[in-house]
Amino acid sequence: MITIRNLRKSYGSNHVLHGIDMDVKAGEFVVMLGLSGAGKSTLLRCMNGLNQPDSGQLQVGGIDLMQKHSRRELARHVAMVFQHHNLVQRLSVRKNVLTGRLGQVGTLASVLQLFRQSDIALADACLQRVGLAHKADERTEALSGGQMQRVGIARALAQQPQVILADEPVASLDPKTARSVLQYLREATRELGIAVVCNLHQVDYAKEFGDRIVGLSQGRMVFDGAPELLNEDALNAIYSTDMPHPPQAQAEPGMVLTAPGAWLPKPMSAVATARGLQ
Ligand SMILES: Nc1ncnc2c1ncn2[C@@H]1O[C@H](COP(=O)(O)OP(=O)(O)OP(=O)(O)O)[C@@H](O)[C@H]1O
Repeated sequence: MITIRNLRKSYGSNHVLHGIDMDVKAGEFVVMLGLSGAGKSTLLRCMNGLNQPDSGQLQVGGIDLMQKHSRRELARHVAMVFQHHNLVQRLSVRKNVLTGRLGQVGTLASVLQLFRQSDIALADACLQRVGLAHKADERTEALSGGQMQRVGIARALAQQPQVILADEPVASLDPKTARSVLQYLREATRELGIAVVCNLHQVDYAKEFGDRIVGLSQGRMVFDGAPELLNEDALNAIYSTDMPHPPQAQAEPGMVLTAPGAWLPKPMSAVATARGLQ
């Protein structure tokens, strides 16, 4: 679903991504961790077509983002869940979810917001998935923050995407609500076989909800493995504020990352995840 090779991105002289390699499969829930400024949002924005990488390879949902592509085409494959959900407060909950269909209907229907009965049924099914079918006709502004974020997830699901990218989707929620939102996101994407990359700042949630954790530090991947492999050394590597990491060797499938830049053949006993710290 997502293939990234040697991806680099700078803002002027600020080199933010230093050659990222990553693959994400259908149905996989990948949590990305890292200090503020590590490059997580930049990487997500590259995957969403909002940032143009400088070099490397980047394919998301079958679209080659290094080549010219239309936003409309991308919206058919990739959906985004935002920290502040970006809902239209005065619209009903259902209408907000239906905006997820705008990329799939014709231009005129999109301008006039004319939706087919099948789109309305899909929006209601997506609301059902996040436990909010009973709120479909309510004005969005009447919902709680957690409910709004679940509407944001329903809107993303209504796009019927192959990939969902979530940038700190629970940053402004209390722990109980945050867990429930992540639970809904994980269940829905698992059942529908959607690949998810989710930026989080909470290590606990990453371990609880991630199928796999990717750690970025200063624009380099310093950890890629199963949640149970995220030990103290790994956390130190991810959250280190030391001098820049040395250039890394490229990762190969079946290798484990034992320290920043050190990929070794994976022992047979290793947890059956592609890569991880031992
Ligand atoms: N549009 C931009 N223009 C210039 N520099 C940018 C832009 N967006 C991000 N940066 C810089 O890129 C670096 C990485 O930022 P990014 O937002 O990707 O980090 P992050 O890991 O997502 O941080 P956070 O967890 O705080 O969101 C920072 O040095 C930031 O200042």
